[in-house]
Amino acid sequence: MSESTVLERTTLLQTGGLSVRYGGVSANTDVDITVGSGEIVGLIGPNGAGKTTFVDAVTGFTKATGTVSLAGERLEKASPHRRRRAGMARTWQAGELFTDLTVSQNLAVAVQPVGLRAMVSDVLNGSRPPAETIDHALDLVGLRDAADQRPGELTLGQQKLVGVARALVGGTRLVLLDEPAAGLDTHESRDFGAELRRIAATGIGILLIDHDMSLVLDVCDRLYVLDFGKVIASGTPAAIQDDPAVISAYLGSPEVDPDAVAELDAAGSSGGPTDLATGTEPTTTAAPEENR
Ligand SMILES: Nc1ncnc2c1ncn2[C@@H]1O[C@H](COP(=O)(O)OP(=O)(O)OP(=O)(O)O)[C@@H](O)[C@H]1O
Repeated sequence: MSESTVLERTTLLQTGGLSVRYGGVSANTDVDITVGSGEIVGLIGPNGAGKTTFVDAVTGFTKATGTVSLAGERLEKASPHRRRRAGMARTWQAGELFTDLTVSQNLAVAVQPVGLRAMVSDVLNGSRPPAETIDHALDLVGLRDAADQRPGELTLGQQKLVGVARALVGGTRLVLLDEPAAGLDTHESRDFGAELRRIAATGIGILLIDHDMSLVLDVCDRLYVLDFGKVIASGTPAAIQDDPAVISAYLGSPEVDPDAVAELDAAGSSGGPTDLATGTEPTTTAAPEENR
C-alpha cells in the first residue's frame, strides 16, 4: 500500500472504553478499536472472547458503556436503526438468505424501512429502495449479473457475498462482518478475501471477524486480538502471529476452538508469513477466571 493511500485514510469507527457486562460476565472491557476508510481490520480471539459482543455493542444491539463514533459522529446513544442510517452496517453469524427471493429482492428486504411511520409510508407509496442502490451494492461484490438469480443457483462463495452485499445497501461506510466466510473451503475463501479487498479499495471500512485464519491473515491490514473481553494485542498480521500473548490465548485457553488452532496451523504451513501455532511450545499459562 502506498504512503499516500495511508495518508488519505480517515478514521471511520472509533470506540472508546467500550464495555459490556452480561450478569457477572465481562464480555467486553474497555475495548478501544479503530477502523479507517479503505481498511480491513480483523478482530480475532478464542471462542467466547467477546467478538460478537463487540459488534453488538458498536451497532447498538446490546447495552454498553463507553463511546462509539463513526467518522467523528458520536453514536453510542443512538438506536441500531439510526446507526445504520449513519452508515454502519453488520452481518449476522449464520445470516441466511431467503431462498425463494432473487438476489436483488434479498437486498431489498434487508433495507425495508422500520417503524410505524415508515410502514404507513410504505403502504401508501409502495416505497422500495431505489434500484440503483441495490445495483451499486451488487457491483461492490461483483454480482450485478446475478441480480435475478435465486441463492440456490449461486455457489456458496457467491451466496456469502450476497450476505455482504445486503449490508452494503444504502450508503454503508463501515461494515462489520461476523464470520462471513463460515463454511467456505480454502479456494472459495481466497476468492472471498479478494472481493473484500476490492470492497475496501472503494473506501469502505471493514471489521472482519472470522475463525478462518488464512483469510484473516491474508486480507487484514491490522488485527486486534480479544481474550476474555479485553484487547490483548493489536498490530499487523505478521506482528500478531509472533505475539506471545496471542499464542498463549489461543493455545492456553481451555475453551479454545480446535478448528481455529487448525486454521492457524494451516495458515502457517500454507505459506503464511509466520506460523502462529507451531514452532512454539504450547503454553500452559492458566487463563484468567474473573471474566467467565
Ligand atoms: N446475550 C448474552 N447473555 C449472556 N451472556 C452472553 C450473551 N452473549 C454473549 N455472552 C457471553 O459473553 C461472552 C462473549 O461472547 P461472544 O459471543 O461475544 O464471544 P465470541 O468471541 O463472539 O465467541 P465465538 O467465537 O464463539 O462466536 C461469552 O462468555 C458468552 O457466553
